[in-house]
Amino acid sequence: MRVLEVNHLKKSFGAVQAVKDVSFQVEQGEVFTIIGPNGAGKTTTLEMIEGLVPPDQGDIKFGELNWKKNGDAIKKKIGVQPQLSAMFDLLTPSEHLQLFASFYDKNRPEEEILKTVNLTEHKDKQVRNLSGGQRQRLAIGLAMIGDPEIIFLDEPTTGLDPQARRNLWDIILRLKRLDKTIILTTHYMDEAEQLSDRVCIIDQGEIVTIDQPDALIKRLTVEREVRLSFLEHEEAAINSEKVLTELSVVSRIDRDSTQLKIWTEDPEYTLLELFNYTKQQNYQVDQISIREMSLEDVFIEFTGKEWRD
Ligand SMILES: Nc1ncnc2c1ncn2[C@@H]1O[C@H](COP(=O)(O)OP(=O)(O)OP(=O)(O)O)[C@@H](O)[C@H]1O
Repeated sequence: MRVLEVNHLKKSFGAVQAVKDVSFQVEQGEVFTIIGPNGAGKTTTLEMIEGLVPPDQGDIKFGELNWKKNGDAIKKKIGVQPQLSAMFDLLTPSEHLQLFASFYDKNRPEEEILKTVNLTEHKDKQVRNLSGGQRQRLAIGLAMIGDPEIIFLDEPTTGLDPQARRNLWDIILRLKRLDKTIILTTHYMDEAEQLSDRVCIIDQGEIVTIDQPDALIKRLTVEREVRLSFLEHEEAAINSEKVLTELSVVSRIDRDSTQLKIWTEDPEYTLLELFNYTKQQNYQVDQISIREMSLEDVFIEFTGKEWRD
């Protein structure tokens, strides 16, 4: 079931066209991730959908509901992770949850949320004494308290250490299991790859592509990179390189001393041919790996830009 439809959204701030023409649809239960470099227009897109920033053009529909006619009904359907500055240093997680719960007609139980975001042990600590990761988890808890159908998380893991990021990933997957729809922005490619049902790459206010992470990666993986090294001196690598050059599936080989990097359309056939040869010659292959393509490769391919966190 389609829960959100965004059509031809546009937004400028003075001369800056933050969002040029953005359209997409999100289905119930999806983790839909918007990725893009700094200033790509992710936050502006999210804030228009959340009703915080009015679009210059375009429309936003939550099923049959739109912001002009059904603002109150939409507010009950969505949960927005508050900026950390919207929290009160002297209140505890438990008190925050009770305060935010009072804004909604229906709530999820406080204990369940504390458990989901791993804050049960810290529920009575003042927020000023919580770590960055604990505060981020509380922000997600606050986005859940009104039992929304759709949860918006704007860069929830930025600035967290790897362990805290992974804890947040678990929480996002737990929300998905509750059949919540999650719309996420992130700077982290691995995060988008791990969590998303679909990824929307946005650059300079425009959508570059939208697809499942695997499908995006598959679109690129006509070729794979096989790496191997030999135990012997360079001769084994030099002679193997000559043999591999003859194979039509191999497009390029880089050699560095006893190491080879081979770009091939058919890694299995390439390795079989190579092993026939190395066995004949009694060369000892030391290490082999086949490099998997990542969403980062996809990003570079589509935008022509290097990815940077
Ligand atoms: N209130 C504003 N006034 C002026 N310019 C703005 C405003 N909000 C955003 N912009 C500009 O619009 C563009 C898009 O910004 P936005 O914050 O949506 O990007 P983003 O993809 O979320 O970036 P980041 O990853 O750095 O948060 C940027 O050039 C930004 O400077």
